[in-house]
Amino acid sequence: MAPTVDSNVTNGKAKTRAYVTFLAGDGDYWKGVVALAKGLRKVKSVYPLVVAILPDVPMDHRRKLISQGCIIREIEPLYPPENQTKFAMAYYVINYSKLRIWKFVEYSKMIYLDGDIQVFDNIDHLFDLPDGHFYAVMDCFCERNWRNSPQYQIGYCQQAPEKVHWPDNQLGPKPSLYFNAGMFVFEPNLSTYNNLLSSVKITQPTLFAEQDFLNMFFKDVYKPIPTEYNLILAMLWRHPENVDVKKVKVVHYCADGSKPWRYTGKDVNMDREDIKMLVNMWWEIYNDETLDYWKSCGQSMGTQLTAVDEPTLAVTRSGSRCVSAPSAA
Ligand SMILES: O=c1ccn([C@@H]2O[C@H](COP(=O)(O)OP(=O)(O)O)[C@@H](O)[C@H]2O)c(=O)[nH]1
Ligand SMILES: OC[C@H]1O[C@H](O[C@@H]2[C@@H](O)[C@H](O)[C@@H](O)[C@H](O)[C@@H]2O)[C@H](O)[C@@H](O)[C@H]1O
Ligand SMILES: [Mn+2]
Repeated sequence: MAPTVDSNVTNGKAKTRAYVTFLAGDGDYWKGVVALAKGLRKVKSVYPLVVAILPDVPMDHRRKLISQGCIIREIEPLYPPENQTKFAMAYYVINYSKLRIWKFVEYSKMIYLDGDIQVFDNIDHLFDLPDGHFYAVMDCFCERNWRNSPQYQIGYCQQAPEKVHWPDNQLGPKPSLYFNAGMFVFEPNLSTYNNLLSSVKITQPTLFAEQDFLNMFFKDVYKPIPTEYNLILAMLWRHPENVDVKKVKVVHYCADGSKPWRYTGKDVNMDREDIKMLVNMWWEIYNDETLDYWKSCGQSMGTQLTAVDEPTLAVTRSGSRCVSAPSAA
């Protein structure tokens, strides 16, 4: 009888779980990833943060992430088919590369978080959601960057479907529930990965790039999870009735002008008191030296770790333990 294959074992090693984010380019998104690594540490997550990086991420940014205990995985860029699409934001084309994370099959389950997301409350329990589904928070269609979509043009939003009804006769069937692709719970899997890739190659790109694609691809297995797991900032002024700020666990700084590391307060809605508070909360974590991996590691082990050149420290963190490994390749 063929041995039973335990899908949770790879090469005899039990698969583990991890958070994963994505970093591209030589710009300042690395600050978001550093803050995310520190935020996960602050809420005492027991899982590591993997960073899928494109080859164009400079060495000094990689060093900063390694010294914050991140596990760096270089991925190849993935582009959609040649197209004339005008993405909502031109740089969205690089976000297709996010799909490479389905190849991280040494992990049984992962939670993807954009680099402009911060976790303010422990969400490790999401890893225990039943397998076989794609979990994410529903998006909102009311911001101006949706202006070229049929939903926006008739004023329809899934966050308030009773406000403007979807006109079945004119615009075809009502769209399925649509998630924001800045945060999702998924299971890496090679056959899913291969299906994603072959599907990307034949799918005409649309406004929200890989987010639209993922919504189409996972339509039948998508399960919405509450807004508190990915607060799209625009919800604060578009659908405040759907937001209980006291319950919010994850904040997604995706509204125009809200990226904390670039925040000036001059963009529309950015002078709101709640936005100022959330941006300050992000900076408090980013600047909190007690959350630096190296320092928190020394404290947690109760020993004064000998000072080594941080970039040579390739760390593998299982749980909150810090284990130094042979120097980084
Ligand atoms: O120059 C860039 C643009 C995007 N990203 C990554 O791609 C994600 C998605 O882009 P973004 O969050 O800006 O999209 P939004 O959620 O604001 O639409 C970011 O969070 C980063 O993780 C990056 O690393 N470098
Ligand atoms: O490449 C498409 C991107 O689309 C999404 O961002 C959008 C979307 O949420 C809109 O609904 C908001 O209005 C907008 O501000 C925000 O930027 C994801 O957050 C991001 O990870 C990525 O998939
Ligand atoms: Mn984002």
